[in-house]
Amino acid sequence: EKFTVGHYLSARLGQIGLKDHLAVAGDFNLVLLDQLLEEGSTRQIYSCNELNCGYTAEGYARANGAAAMIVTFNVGALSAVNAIGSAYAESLPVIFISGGPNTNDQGSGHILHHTIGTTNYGYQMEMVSHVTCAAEVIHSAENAPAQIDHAIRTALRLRKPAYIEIPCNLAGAPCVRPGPVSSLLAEATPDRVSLDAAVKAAGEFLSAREKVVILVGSRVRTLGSLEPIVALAERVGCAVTVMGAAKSFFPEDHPLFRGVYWGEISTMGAQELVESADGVVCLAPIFNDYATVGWQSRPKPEDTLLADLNEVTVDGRSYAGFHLGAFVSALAESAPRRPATGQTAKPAPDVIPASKPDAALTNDEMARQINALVDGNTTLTAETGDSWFNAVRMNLPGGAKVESEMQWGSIGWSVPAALGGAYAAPDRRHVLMVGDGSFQLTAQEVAQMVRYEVPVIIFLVNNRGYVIEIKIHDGPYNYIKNWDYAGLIDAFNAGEGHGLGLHAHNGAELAEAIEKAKANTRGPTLIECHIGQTDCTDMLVRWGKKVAAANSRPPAKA
Ligand SMILES: Cc1ncc(Cn2nnc(CCOP(=O)(O)OP(=O)(O)O)c2C)c(N)n1
Repeated sequence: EKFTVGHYLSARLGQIGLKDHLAVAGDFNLVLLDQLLEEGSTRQIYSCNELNCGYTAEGYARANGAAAMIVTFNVGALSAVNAIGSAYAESLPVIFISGGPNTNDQGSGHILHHTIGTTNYGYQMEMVSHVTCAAEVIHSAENAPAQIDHAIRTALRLRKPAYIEIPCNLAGAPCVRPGPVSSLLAEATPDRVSLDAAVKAAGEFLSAREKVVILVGSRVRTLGSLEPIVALAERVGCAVTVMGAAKSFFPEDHPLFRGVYWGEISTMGAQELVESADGVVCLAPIFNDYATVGWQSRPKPEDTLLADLNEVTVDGRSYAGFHLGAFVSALAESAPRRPATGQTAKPAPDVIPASKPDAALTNDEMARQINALVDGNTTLTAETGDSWFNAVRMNLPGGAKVESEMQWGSIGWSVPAALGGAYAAPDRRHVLMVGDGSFQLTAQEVAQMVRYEVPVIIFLVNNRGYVIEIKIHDGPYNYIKNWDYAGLIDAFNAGEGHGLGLHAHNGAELAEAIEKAKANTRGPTLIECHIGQTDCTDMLVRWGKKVAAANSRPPAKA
């Protein structure tokens, strides 16, 4: 039977390992959606809006390695760009697909609906080219395979989103069938000369240092597995710390784990360890203003080996032409042993004491009970806000995963992202920690959790406002209209769903709500945690002051 451009795309998405793709319908993409349904390699899942569709794809890519989403031209795609920015910033290969105008209209002088009313429709591709690593507008069925393959291959290799625009009258056009997927999946072959030189230089760096520490950064996510990092750590035998954005990117039950390094809000003594080391092996970090606590804290460059995604810089020389994974694996084979010289035994992590069950619920009690819920099969999604710090200070069992978005930090991301992670990894427990402020941006995606019966356990932190912003810089703009967040679930159930909405005003109610959430396997459970507006982590208070100071630096003297 007829094989089409849309079938080609659909087959490729299945070949690269997607089980699902996300979509919001629009008249520029309906025929394309039909092709994906007909070819059937992946399940078609719908979102309430295109921003949430993009965030869902971003979350899916975290759990599955890659994701794909399909939206309509302009009115759909331009909403999704924020989420594609997140995928770019967080190094996630989301295949961002948009339906496009009929090929007969481009150049015809026709004005089309859903556009800004000009006769050149090329501006969407130009806009998204800034937040993607490849952007292809399909102009003919003959050239479609090469363009689709190029976009997907580039996204997978660079771990960045890529864009494909398919005109509405080409989606169903006859097309050749795809060849083996290996041409899309293969890593570029590493430049052995550079790789060997980098590994040799790294060995010399390590041999010459007395106190070595590994600092794991957030872009090690692109390795797809923690194994290479654990192997390197065990070979060298030194202490391992992680950055806040890399929480859970090294098993915390490992004997070499020594906490989160985040300047003065570090945990387990990691600040002293990193800042007194004379050799810090940094793995794909992002030393942005938030990570360095307002430019206060980062390892001294002269004592740093910086291993980034496609480049290693050590002892004043840079090496390129190989991916981080190749370097870490090669170094794990040959690195000299540098045991944790003079480093104390693994300190006992801080533990939050339990509140009295009938005492008014506190942030600490909430964090304590959530920590107890997180097991080795749990993915905890932590939204921008005090939820970051509640997640960072948790003590994680091996196998637990934390997903955060500390580079892009677009509030609302976490609700669809947690859902995306749950679509991709249905055999894991999915827990979401989100503040009331962020939740108001993407709340309706909880309805899709009801629709698809996805049992995400949502801790809605109702502290009556934008507390992270209040701690950075307060003003009337940080206060919001309160909602009955738990009550929303009845609206989303509409008499047939299995969502559950519960309130928790004290530790006993929270414990009871968590038991009910664990038992609710056919829908989301939203637990509205009522805590005081000034009740937040000490980490946020200290960090917020320093970040505010950095934001208010006067302009440099001309
Ligand atoms: C899309 C987007 N718009 C605005 C911001 C700035 N922002 N960052 N955090 C916030 C408030 C977060 O408030 P909540 O979610 O309630 O979190 P907490 O109260 O800190 O637990 C804002 C308004 C942002 N980070 N992303």
